[in-house]
Amino acid sequence: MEGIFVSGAVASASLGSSVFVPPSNPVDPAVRELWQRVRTALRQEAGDHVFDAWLAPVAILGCDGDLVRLAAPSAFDADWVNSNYGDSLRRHFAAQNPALRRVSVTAAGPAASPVPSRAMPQSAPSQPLPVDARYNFDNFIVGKANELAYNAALTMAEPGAPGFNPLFLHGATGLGKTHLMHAIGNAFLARHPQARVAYLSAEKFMVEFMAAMRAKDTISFKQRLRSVDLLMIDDVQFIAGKDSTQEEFFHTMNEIIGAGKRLVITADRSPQNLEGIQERILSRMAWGLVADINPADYELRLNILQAKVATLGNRVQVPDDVVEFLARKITANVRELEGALNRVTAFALLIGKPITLEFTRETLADLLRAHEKKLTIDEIQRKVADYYGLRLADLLSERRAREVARPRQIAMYLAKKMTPRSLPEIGRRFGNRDHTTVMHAVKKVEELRAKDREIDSDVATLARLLDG
Ligand SMILES: Nc1ncnc2c1ncn2[C@@H]1O[C@H](COP(=O)(O)OP(=O)(O)OP(=O)(O)O)[C@@H](O)[C@H]1O
Repeated sequence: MEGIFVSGAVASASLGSSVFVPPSNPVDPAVRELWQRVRTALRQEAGDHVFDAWLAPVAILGCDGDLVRLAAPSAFDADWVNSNYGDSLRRHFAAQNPALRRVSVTAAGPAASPVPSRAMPQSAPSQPLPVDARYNFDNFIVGKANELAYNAALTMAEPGAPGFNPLFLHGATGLGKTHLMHAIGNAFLARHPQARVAYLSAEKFMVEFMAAMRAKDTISFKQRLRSVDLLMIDDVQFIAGKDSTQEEFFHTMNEIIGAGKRLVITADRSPQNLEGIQERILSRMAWGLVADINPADYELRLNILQAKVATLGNRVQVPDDVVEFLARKITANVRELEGALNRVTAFALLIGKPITLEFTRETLADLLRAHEKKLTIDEIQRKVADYYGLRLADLLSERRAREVARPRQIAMYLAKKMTPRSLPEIGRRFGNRDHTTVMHAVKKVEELRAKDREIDSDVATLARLLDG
C-alpha cells in the first residue's frame, strides 16, 4: 500500500488561511467541456467526500500539445492530487482524447485574481481520511501470532502518552502490518479529529525527499512531515543503503519523538536484522516497542476466513468445509489466504455455481499445487503410530494382534492414497511385505470405512492431520 496521505488538519491549515483562486485567464470552451467530463468520471471513482475535499477545487489551465495543465489551491494539494490521482487523471484525459498523454498539477500561482466565492471547504470533517478506512481494529482478527502487535497498536492510538515511542512492527509480507498501521491512524483520528496524521511508505519518503532535493525545496518536505501528530512509515527496509534518505529519516524521527508526537514504523524484519540501516537509526527504533507479527496458525487463519466470509453476507454461501480446507491449505500469509477466498467467491458468482470443496480445489488448482508439500511414508507411519499410541517398531513388526495390525493397515491405506508410491514400494517400507498385503490392507480399510463410523472418523482425522 502506498501513497502519502496527510489528514485534514494539515490541509486545512494551509487551506484555511488562504482562499483558492481559480485561474482567471479564459479557457477554451472545448477544454472546459472536456474537463467537466473528466471531473464527472473522477467523482464516480473517488466518491463525493474525496472529490469535494481535494479534486473539486482543482482547475484546468489549458492544454499544450499532449500536456494538460491543472492548478490546485496549494503546493500541498497539488502534491496530494499528483500522488493519489495522477494516474487516474492521465487515464481519464486519455479516455476523452488519446492525444492527451501527460497531466501536470501545480500550485496556483500569484497571478490569479481573487474570486472569494470559490473558497475551499474549510471544515476538517469534510476532508477525506488520510488513512485507508477499510482497515481498522474491528476487522483485525487477533490470535497468538499477532496479539502483541495488536495490543501495542491499540495503545499507540489511545489518548495520553503511549509509554513507548516509536512503535516498530515487523513481520513477513502479508501478515497485517499495514492493516495495523491504518487501524492506528483511523482510531487516532476518531479520537482526535483535528489531528495531523501522515502515512507513507519508506519508498515514497525517499522519492519525495529526492524530488525535494532536486527542486532545492527540502524545507516544505521537512515541515510537512515533522509537523504531524502521528507519523507512520511503512516498509522501512526500503531505505537500506540509501544514505542521504537515512540522514533525513533520522532527523525526522528525532523531531517527531522529541516533540512528543507518535511514530510508527514497520519493516519485514526486526531492527537487529535490518542490514544497511545506520546504527543510530536502529538504536532509535529499538528505543521504543518492537513487536513482531508471526505467521498465522491454523486457528487464526480459520478465524480470519470466517470473519471475511461473514462480511459477504447473503451474496454467496461458503460452506464450513471449504473454509476449513482453505485455512489448512493456504498457510503462507493472510494476503494469500484472502486472495484464495476472493478467487473462489468471485468465480462462483461469475459462473453462478455453488461453492463446494470440489469447486474450490478446481478453482485453486494452481495455487494448491504450489503449496503441496511432499508427504512421506515415514511421516504417515509416525503419525499413525502416535495416534494409536504405538511404537514405530510395532507398526513395522510381524505382530498380527488386532491393535497393531489395524493401525498398520490404515497406515498402508493412507500411504497408498496420499503419496504417489507404488504398492511394492509401500510393502517394502512396511517391513518388506509383499505388494498383495498392501492391496489387501487398502481394500480392508475401504470396507471398514463404509461400515464402521469410528474407523472412518479415525482415518479422516489422520488424513487431515497429515494434510495440514
Ligand atoms: N489479523 C488479520 N485480520 C484480518 N485481516 C488481516 C489480518 N492480517 C492481515 N490481514 C489482511 O491481509 C492483507 C495483507 O495485510 P497487510 O497489507 O497489512 O500486510 P503487510 O504485513 O503490511 O504486508 P507487506 O509487508 O507486503 O506490505 C490485508 O488485506 C489485511 O487486511
